[in-house]
Amino acid sequence: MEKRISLTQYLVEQQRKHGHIPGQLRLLLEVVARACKRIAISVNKGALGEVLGSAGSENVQGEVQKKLDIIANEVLIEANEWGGALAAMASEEMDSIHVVPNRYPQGEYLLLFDPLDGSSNIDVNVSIGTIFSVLRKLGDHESVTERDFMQPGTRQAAAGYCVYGPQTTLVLTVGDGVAMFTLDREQGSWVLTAENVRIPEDTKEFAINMSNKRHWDAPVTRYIDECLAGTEGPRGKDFNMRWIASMVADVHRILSRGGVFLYPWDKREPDKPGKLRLMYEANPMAFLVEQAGGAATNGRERILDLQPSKLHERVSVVLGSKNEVERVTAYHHEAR
Ligand SMILES: O=P(O)(O)OC[C@H]1O[C@](O)(COP(=O)(O)O)[C@@H](O)[C@@H]1O
Ligand SMILES: [Mg+2]
Ligand SMILES: [Mg+2]
Repeated sequence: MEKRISLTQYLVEQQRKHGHIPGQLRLLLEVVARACKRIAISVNKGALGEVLGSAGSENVQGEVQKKLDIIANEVLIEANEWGGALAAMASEEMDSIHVVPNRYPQGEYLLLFDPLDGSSNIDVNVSIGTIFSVLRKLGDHESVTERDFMQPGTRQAAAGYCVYGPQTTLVLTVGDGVAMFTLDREQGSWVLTAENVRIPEDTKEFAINMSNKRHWDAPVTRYIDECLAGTEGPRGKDFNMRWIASMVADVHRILSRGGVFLYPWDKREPDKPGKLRLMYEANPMAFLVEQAGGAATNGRERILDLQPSKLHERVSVVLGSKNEVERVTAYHHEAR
């Protein structure tokens, strides 16, 4: 039988090779992975547990919270606050940051997460996930504030997601490529199942919510119309379309077989730069996608270079196969 490599073995080995995973970061990633295992157990309970349906509350962004949004958020906070690796956390489901209480040891990292991505898919048994991003607390001041989180995505020490689908898969980068771990449900352990993940530079598959077509900006319409024109159009090839409506699952497909994902700005809410969140969704996914040889922009600029100005900041997202992302970005520049 082939030797199975666990998450811990992988992290220790990577530290030996590249030196990017000091002890505190390894501990933090292991704790996040353990929390994802607990969230997976709740997800798998479905109608047998008190996990489906609405919680009857709204988050700071005015979105209705599902029971699992709240459960996943609590699991992540509880698992991480006493571990000693963190100074503070921020979540899509919390109004402001959660500073590690001073009864626990303080660490040097900041953790950001979308505890449950794809909330609209929970009740219909379609893949959902958890997305996370890790920053370093800069400076040696003691009290952490929201300002400490205002770092561009290039500063991420690690990022990843866990997809709760037919398989439970944890996908991780610490800046040395992308690795995937599959949860062995019988053993309760994460097993390395893919290393040095690469996204093909070209693709014939796009992901966008087509129902918003009439609200798009001209460069997005141009790009999608050209894809839809297929072999008779300027691209000279037929495209396929997928839209799962869980960013985690759509990005997982792109990391697995290529493709391009777009959630662009649109005219429904013209004052918002986009629907997706920069700190909890776009930055970690952009880091993973770039580490796998893909690209990620907001249509004009590289996502990882964007300087955030607030915790719950929104952004347009175009990510995936490099040549397609470059094409969409070029169309935006040409339209200027
Ligand atoms: O219904 P839409 O607008 O297509 O939304 C799908 C998008 O919304 C999201 O579900 C937002 O995530 P949350 O469930 O964390 O709010 C993304 O995962 C996904 O890409
Ligand atoms: Mg989300
Ligand atoms: Mg969410």
